[in-house]
Amino acid sequence: MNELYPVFLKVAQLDTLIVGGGNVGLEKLSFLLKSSPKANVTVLAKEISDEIKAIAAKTENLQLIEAAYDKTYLENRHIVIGATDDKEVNKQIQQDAKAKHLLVNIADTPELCDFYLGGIVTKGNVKIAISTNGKSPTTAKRLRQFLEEVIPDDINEMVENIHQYRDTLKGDFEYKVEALNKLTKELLVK
Ligand SMILES: C[C@@]1(CC(=O)O)c2cc3[nH]c(cc4nc(cc5[nH]c(cc(n2)[C@H]1CCC(=O)O)[C@@](C)(CC(=O)O)[C@@H]5CCC(=O)O)C(CC(=O)O)=C4CCC(=O)O)c(CCC(=O)O)c3CC(=O)O
Ligand SMILES: NC(=O)C1=CN([C@@H]2O[C@H](COP(=O)(O)OP(=O)(O)OC[C@H]3O[C@@H](n4cnc5c(N)ncnc54)[C@H](O)[C@@H]3O)[C@@H](O)[C@H]2O)C=CC1
Repeated sequence: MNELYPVFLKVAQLDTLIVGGGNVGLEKLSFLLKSSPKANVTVLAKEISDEIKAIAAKTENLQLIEAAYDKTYLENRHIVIGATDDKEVNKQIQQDAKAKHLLVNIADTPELCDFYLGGIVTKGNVKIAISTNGKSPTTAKRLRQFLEEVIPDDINEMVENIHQYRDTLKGDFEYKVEALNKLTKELLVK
């Protein structure tokens, strides 16, 4: 059984530090910014790749620090992602983050993670996060691609319409719940 609890973070109002500016750092950064373009992110690495520098040049909310990891860089962060190619450094990041009660993900090292990054499907306001409990990221990716195909693009229109209808409903909470359930009942029948 997958016992992970999914949440949807407002990363624009949190401070995220990614340590490591190579391939894996780039992958984590790209997925984060793809889903949340305004995410407040700092990349810290001894050497930062040209690809990440190019993203930083057009992303105001992305800061770069070209330096070796030190725990002082954990000050004022909420979330830390470790993605260096040095296992000892990654372990140190995890220990320092735990000592400060920060949420930490060490890329590709499930046993050192407080949370996993998931596959993400976005259709307007609708967002679905996918996890295989860390067992098969490739399956998470394939499921993401499958759901992107089969979920209709106009699902967002439906969400917007129901949102507008919800705003017109007068009455107490119970009445609204009933009206919205009645309206959407048929959606599952097919
Ligand atoms: C536990 C987790 C921790 C974390 O990193 O958060 C983790 C761990 C590991 N990843 C590994 C490798 C790969 N990761 C991907 C891809 C993704 N990995 C992602 C998440 C997660 N990866 C978390 C679990 C998520 C869950 O619960 O399912 C996704 C969903 C999101 C994201 O990265 O943002 C993103 C797809 C996004 C998309 O496309 O939608 C591919 C596929 C590819 O790139 O084509 C490969 C190569 C093929 C393979 O190995 O499967 C390895 C082996 C490393 C080695 O061999 O050394 C480990 C370590 C291990 O499994 O032990
Ligand atoms: N590239 C890939 O697709 C995969 C990589 N991995 C593993 O993930 C890890 C990272 O891989 P890559 O990103 O490809 O490596 P990379 O060599 O492209 O990047 C490593 C980054 O870590 C930084 N770094 C190293 N020591 C540091 C320190 N003390 N302080 C700050 N920054 C430091 C480097 O400056 C660089 O930016 C490796 O352990 C690799 O084995 C695992 C699966 C796939």
